Amino acid sequence: MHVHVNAAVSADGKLSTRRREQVRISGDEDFARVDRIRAENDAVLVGVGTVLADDPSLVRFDRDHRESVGKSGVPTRVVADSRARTPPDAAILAGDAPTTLLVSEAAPIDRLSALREASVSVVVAGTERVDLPCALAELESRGVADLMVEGGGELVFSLFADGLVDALTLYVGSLVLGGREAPTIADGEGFVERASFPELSLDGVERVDDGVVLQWTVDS
Ligand SMILES: NC(=O)C1=CN([C@@H]2O[C@H](COP(=O)(O)OP(=O)(O)OC[C@H]3O[C@@H](n4cnc5c(N)ncnc54)[C@H](OP(=O)(O)O)[C@@H]3O)[C@@H](O)[C@H]2O)C=CC1
Ligand SMILES: Nc1nc(O)c(N)c(N[C@@H]2O[C@H](COP(=O)(O)O)[C@@H](O)[C@H]2O)n1
Repeated sequence: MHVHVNAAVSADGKLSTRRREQVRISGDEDFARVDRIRAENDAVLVGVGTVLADDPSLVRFDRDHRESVGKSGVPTRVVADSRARTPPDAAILAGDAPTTLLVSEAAPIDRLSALREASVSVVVAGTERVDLPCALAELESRGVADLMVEGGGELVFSLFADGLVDALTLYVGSLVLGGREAPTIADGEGFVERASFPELSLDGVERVDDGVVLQWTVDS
């Protein structure tokens, strides 16, 4: 499976403010670029923190671009949600696009039953928290060869820690959000030892809207 993380950060590296409300960092041209990346992928993954903060629908993608890259259907929406906290009325569960929840064995049965009634597919991986290597292997067995990840910082840190990220693209917008509690692209515990820092190779730098798109491949 190829895993591509894409996000928008402020000039000081924040995904949002300390209030963790959705902030529009990208401009129109960058959102069009995001729609093309969605079109290139079989599924789009977010953490439940992003679902609770942003209530994303993740249905928009560039249909012409999808056809041109030879993909059919629509990208599946995926949430890493150990305890099935996704609200039943969340936008990510609405509409025709399929949604898969990655949960752990700690997810309450009644919440899973309610979500399954809403036609959500469920992957159980891990005891307390979603075991990402296991969950992504199951997604792959269900036909997800190309996975886009749209955040947030807790989930992306875990994906890096598990060595699961192949490519990282960031739109860096021309604004400063500040705040030591504000989320960044890789939060979690953080890496400490040099040997554990994921190393990246810079593949591209492009001015887009009033910001810059940086593209990296993750060194193996
Ligand atoms: N500017 C941008 O491009 C974007 C900005 N954002 C912003 O980011 C913020 C949300 O980010 P954040 O709070 O970090 O939330 P995340 O979206 O990263 O979700 C984190 C949650 O995912 C669940 N999870 C399940 N399995 C794992 C695992 N193995 N490792 C880590 N987490 C796991 C955890 O909840 P549990 O234990 O219950 O499973 C965890 O609390 C919001 O402010 C949002 O607006 C988000 C996306 C893009
Ligand atoms: N690329 C990008 N730029 C921004 O400025 C953003 N705030 C985000 N946020 C992500 O987009 C999701 C919302 O998508 P839909 O409106 O549902 O299509 C949001 O949940 C973040 O993952 N992204």
